[in-house]
Amino acid sequence: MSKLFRAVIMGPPGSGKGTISERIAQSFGLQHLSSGDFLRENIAANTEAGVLAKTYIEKRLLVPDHVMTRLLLPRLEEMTRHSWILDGFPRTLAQAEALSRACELDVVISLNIPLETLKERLRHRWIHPASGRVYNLCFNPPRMQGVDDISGEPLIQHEDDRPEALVARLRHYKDVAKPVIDLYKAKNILHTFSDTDTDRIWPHISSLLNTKIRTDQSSAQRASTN
Ligand SMILES: Nc1ncnc2c1ncn2[C@H]1C[C@H](O)[C@@H](COP(=O)(O)OP(=O)(O)OP(=O)(O)O)O1
Ligand SMILES: Nc1nc2c(ncn2[C@@H]2O[C@H](COP(=O)(O)OP(=O)(O)O)[C@@H](O)[C@H]2O)c(=O)[nH]1
Repeated sequence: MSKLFRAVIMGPPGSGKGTISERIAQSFGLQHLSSGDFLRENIAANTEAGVLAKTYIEKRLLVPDHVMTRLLLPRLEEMTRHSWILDGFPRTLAQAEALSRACELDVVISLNIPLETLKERLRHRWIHPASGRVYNLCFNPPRMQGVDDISGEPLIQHEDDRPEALVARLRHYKDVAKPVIDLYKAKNILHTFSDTDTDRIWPHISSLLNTKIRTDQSSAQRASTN
């Protein structure tokens, strides 16, 4: 049996975590687990944690660490037969430490995108709020303007995707993410990608995962034949 592969993707708002995770899921068969999607599912299902998380999300605040870890870690523990890429978790050092206790990561991808690019992308980001599906009027426009391709429901823009809000969000991201990035650097699993275009970053991520996944699988095979 091939070894399971565990990856995390990190980056500021608009850096392309969702977009790249989807490509990884399609190209490498990893499950894309998004903390935002998972929270939205819990809110829609009115679970206890969903009701609690909603009060924070409505105020555009981070959900407290103990709520996030209680929600997410059991879900990861269920995924014993799947390789996955985790997007949106961990956001804080406490979350990263809880994740380290639950499983061993193979790769952490960190996206480092210039501020002007983030501003431009988020200005054009449209979201289907119920599913979290994301569009961009230039990069991946919906088939019909203002309408979700799958449900036919209207798309919205987030207040805090406005360029004026981005600088504060970015500062907050950097403060909170720095110790997480340092932790993964120290573990030697951090891979940082810097560019203005997802299409230019993608070949590098793809070749990294090709190498890592193939190497892991052949060592797992060697171990099983020894
Ligand atoms: N790991 C987490 N810890 C705490 N709160 C979280 C976490 N992940 C998501 N949330 C909360 C905060 C967000 O307001 C909300 C939606 O998350 P998400 O869909 O990732 O959108 P976002 O707008 O925060 O991120 P981005 O702009 O990077 O896509 O859920
Ligand atoms: N113009 C442009 N838009 C992009 C590119 N990559 C992603 N996007 C769009 O930028 C926005 C932010 O990407 P998203 O994947 O949601 O980033 P996240 O916030 O890190 O998950 C979305 O509207 C994407 O469709 C790119 O290379 N060029």
